[in-house]
Amino acid sequence: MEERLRRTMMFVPGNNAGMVKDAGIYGADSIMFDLEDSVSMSEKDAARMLVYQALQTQDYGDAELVVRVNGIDTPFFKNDVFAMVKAGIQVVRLPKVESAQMMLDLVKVVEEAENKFGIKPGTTHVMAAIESAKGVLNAPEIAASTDRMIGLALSAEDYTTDMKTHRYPDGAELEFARNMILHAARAAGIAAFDTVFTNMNDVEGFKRETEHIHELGFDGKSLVNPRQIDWVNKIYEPTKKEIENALDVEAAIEEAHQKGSGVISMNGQMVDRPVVLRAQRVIRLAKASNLINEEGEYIEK
Ligand SMILES: CC(C)(COP(=O)(O)OP(=O)(O)OC[C@H]1O[C@@H](n2cnc3c(N)ncnc32)[C@H](O)[C@@H]1OP(=O)(O)O)[C@@H](O)C(=O)NCCC(=O)NCCSC(=O)C[C@@](O)(CC(=O)O)C(=O)O
Ligand SMILES: [Mg+2]
Repeated sequence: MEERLRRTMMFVPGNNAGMVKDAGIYGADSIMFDLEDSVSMSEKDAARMLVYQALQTQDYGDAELVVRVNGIDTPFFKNDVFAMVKAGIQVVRLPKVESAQMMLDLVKVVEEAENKFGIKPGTTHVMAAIESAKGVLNAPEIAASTDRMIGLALSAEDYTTDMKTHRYPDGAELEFARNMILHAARAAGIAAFDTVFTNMNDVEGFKRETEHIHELGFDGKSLVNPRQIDWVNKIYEPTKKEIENALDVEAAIEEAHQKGSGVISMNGQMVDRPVVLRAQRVIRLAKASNLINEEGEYIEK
């Protein structure tokens, strides 16, 4: 199955009816309805009901639908998971994950809910938000905890609090966590999401951070505002040279396969599996940015 692009995963406060209703119009790859920290204690039940209704009635197009449920140690957790699974959510994001056992506990409740509502077992995927030192150190086990896992996310607001620091413009305080999460995710074959950037006035800071995590190899970022979507997509957009090279690689490997080989030389450069996988990702990103037409050619913008 073709890997899903997840450049942008936008938080939508679950108690904000307007935002929940319109969340699909901005073009986020994944929409993440939030029942946790953007919702006050007194609004938890109302938010759950609002998101449940929206999932039944709104058309969110091709976006992946994710919900951040309340933590496993809260009185809201089980009701959140049951309601969201019943509504057909694609991914449950568990916050403040510190161990593989927490993911297994989540999966148990997801299984119960799938059974109860007649949903095919295994349909609902899960992901973990890593928000503490303990979570970072256990990231490899968390990433490999269940077949339902689609990704790990760094949650830098809670993480920096746990580390007795705060966010700095150069991001040095996040480097260890970013690298652990990224390696844990890659080793388990799942996605890695960088953290939210909450200063809406610092556009340059947001772009600098996104360029950095793009270079590191993150699939994308958690976002708090629709304005951030295009900025991320632009940074993840491959260049003309990268796209043309990827199309050449695709054609070259096709020719090699027809000759019964898995490797070929293209302009003096060896083209083998890793080169092909990178080219395929460039082509997926280019298609998502409308830079390749139906005939598979680069479109000049
Ligand atoms: C930041 C701000 C208040 C700015 O408001 P503003 O009013 O200035 O926004 P404007 O740009 O003017 O809005 C223009 C139009 O877009 C609409 N619109 C805006 N935002 C939208 C959105 N998110 N979804 C859909 N629609 C949206 C809006 O309704 C308007 O629509 P319209 O009136 O029709 O034109 C607003 O964005 C917002 O509330 N964001 C979500 C905050 C949130 O969810 N926080 C929790 C997650 S973090 C966390 O918990 C930490 C973490 O746990 C993270 C981790 O785990 O990763 C950790 O530890 O790190
Ligand atoms: Mg948090």
